[in-house]
Amino acid sequence: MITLSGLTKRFGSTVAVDDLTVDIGPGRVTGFLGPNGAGKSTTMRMILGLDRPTAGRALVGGRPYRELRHPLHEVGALLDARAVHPARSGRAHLLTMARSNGIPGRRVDEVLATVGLDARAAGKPARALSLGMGQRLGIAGALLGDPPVLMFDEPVNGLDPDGVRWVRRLARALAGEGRTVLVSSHLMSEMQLTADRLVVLGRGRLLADAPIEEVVAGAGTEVRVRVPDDADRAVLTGRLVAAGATVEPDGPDALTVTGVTAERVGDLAYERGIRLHELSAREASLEQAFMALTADSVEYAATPTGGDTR
Ligand SMILES: Nc1ncnc2c1ncn2[C@@H]1O[C@H](COP(=O)(O)OP(=O)(O)OP(=O)(O)O)[C@@H](O)[C@H]1O
Repeated sequence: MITLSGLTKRFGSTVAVDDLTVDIGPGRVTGFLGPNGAGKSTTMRMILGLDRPTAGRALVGGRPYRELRHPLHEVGALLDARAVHPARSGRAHLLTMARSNGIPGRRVDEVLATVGLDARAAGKPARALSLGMGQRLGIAGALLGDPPVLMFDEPVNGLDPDGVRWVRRLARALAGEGRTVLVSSHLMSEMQLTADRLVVLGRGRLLADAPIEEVVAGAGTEVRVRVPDDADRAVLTGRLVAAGATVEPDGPDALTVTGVTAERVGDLAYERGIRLHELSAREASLEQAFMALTADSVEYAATPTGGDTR
């Protein structure tokens, strides 16, 4: 269990993490989402005692990191896969970590096998490892102490599709063993497949802490309606807008409608005797839900540059 209460971090005038209160519980994968600069890495660094909170607390298993007697046995983390001495082999790196934490050397071979690094790859100097292999090595380090809490910051960065699936299965398996698993990622579709619950940050503040289905449902559904007749389509558009919906053209004869249910679209068409060729509702994607949630908190929004107004 990770417990954050009133967690705040300021760097000069930048508020990186702003009064964050959330519990990240065991037995599930919690996805940690937010636009660039939202404060995810800073939060993870505070959980690991690498950054000191300006205010509030970050606890692992009820205690601040620096009070943990055997930290590697309590929490494992992949933060920056490149944080390995470039000339040292992956195996030597893990052996050093193991020794300084009273972990037997054979555990190194176990975790290397778990992450799929063979003897040849594990014997290479870290600088010769591909990004994907570096990620695997970082994950091996996180698993070394067999901890009940795991945090992976962007673990699928640089992994090929097989590697991505592997991380997904690993995260799910670790959660299935009752561990607390916190995974940050920019890839919404990946989060949708991996996480049970989401914690979403924007400008350091908590925007959502809910099961993934709830976050997606919060973005509402989208209705697609095909109206073959041009005049009918214009009439229906007017009625939908009057009913509070947002309507966008979708191909030559279709509309995408948000803000009202499919039933309401059907009723409004029926009242005017408008012929429909399709009426379908689809749930918003996590991507859309994320965009809606974080619209006000992106650090650098793209703005029109003027000049070319086409
Ligand atoms: N050491 C530091 N000194 C000054 N500002 C910092 C420092 N570390 C982070 N920040 C700032 O704090 C804010 C949060 O950064 P953080 O890296 O935690 O966000 P993030 O959500 O992990 O972003 P990304 O997805 O881009 O990694 C940003 O505005 C960043 O510029």
